[in-house]
Amino acid sequence: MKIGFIGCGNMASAMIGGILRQGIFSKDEIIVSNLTDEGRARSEKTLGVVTTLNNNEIVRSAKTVVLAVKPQFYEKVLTEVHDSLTTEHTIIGIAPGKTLAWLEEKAGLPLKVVRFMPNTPAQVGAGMTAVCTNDRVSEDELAEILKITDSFGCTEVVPERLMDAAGAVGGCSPAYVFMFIEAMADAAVSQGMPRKQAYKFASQTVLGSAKMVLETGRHPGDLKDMVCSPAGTTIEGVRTLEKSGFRSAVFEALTAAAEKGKKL
Ligand SMILES: NC(=O)c1ccc[n+]([C@@H]2O[C@H](COP(=O)([O-])OP(=O)(O)OC[C@H]3O[C@@H](n4cnc5c(N)ncnc54)[C@H](OP(=O)(O)O)[C@@H]3O)[C@@H](O)[C@H]2O)c1
Ligand code: PRO
Repeated sequence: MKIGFIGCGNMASAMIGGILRQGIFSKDEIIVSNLTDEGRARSEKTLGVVTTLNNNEIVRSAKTVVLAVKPQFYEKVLTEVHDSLTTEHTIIGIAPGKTLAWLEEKAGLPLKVVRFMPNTPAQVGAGMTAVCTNDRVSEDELAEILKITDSFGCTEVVPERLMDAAGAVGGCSPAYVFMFIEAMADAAVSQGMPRKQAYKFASQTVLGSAKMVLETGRHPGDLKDMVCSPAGTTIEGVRTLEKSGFRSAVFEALTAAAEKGKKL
């Protein structure tokens, strides 16, 4: 086994989807655990990787182990696998708030520790992942780790102090973008557009706008101004968004998410 995942829900499945698509590891080089028989059957059916209900089997089979359970279960899981861990292992935490130092302390031995903050667009190869590591991870080992995260999207190596910010703007934000798309589509439906077509307009518009920011390098405000014709339709929408506190609502949402991450 090349890599193991303790817990295989939404986020692990999304990452594994990207890893398999890019051929970084094959199905028989990936082992995952679930808590329940139902979860295990789902992992087997949807991913086709090796599965188990035994977390120690993951740690005994793979030297790189991703902790993909909810943050509340991290301590329990690390205690459970403690006797199987060695200094040869690299453990990768993907939960907000579980710091490199915390992970090493709970693992109970000096080992390589990495944090990822991925997001669910990894499932379609368009993820955005923040990565940081402890001092035991060499440059060469980091390069190998980045091959994994690059397989399901883009990666930025960040200092650990930015992981909560990355969690908000990367990890959590797909939820807010999906809410935005849903709201845009609802408005188009209320104007008479069929629902399916409305989702296509809304999502392709978000995708295209994001692509413009990434590919032109122009300031988002500048790109916004390009859309607003004098005395036109767009600027009326901008006026009502500002009146409704749109920017402030987004600012507050990401701040709340980052602050919550610090407490977990
Ligand atoms: N979802 C996101 O967008 C996202 C983004 C960035 C980071 N994260 C982080 O990723 C982690 C997982 O989140 P998620 O959204 O993927 O959660 P999820 O869908 O609820 O998946 C959790 C998985 O953990 C398994 N599990 C629970 N207890 C276990 C145990 N003791 N041993 C083995 N497996 C166990 C569950 O098994 P069953 O399938 O059998 O129930 C399930 O597969 C969290 O720490 C979260 O903060 C999530
Ligand atoms: N989803 C996880 C949460 O809601 C972590 C970032 C995105 O806590």
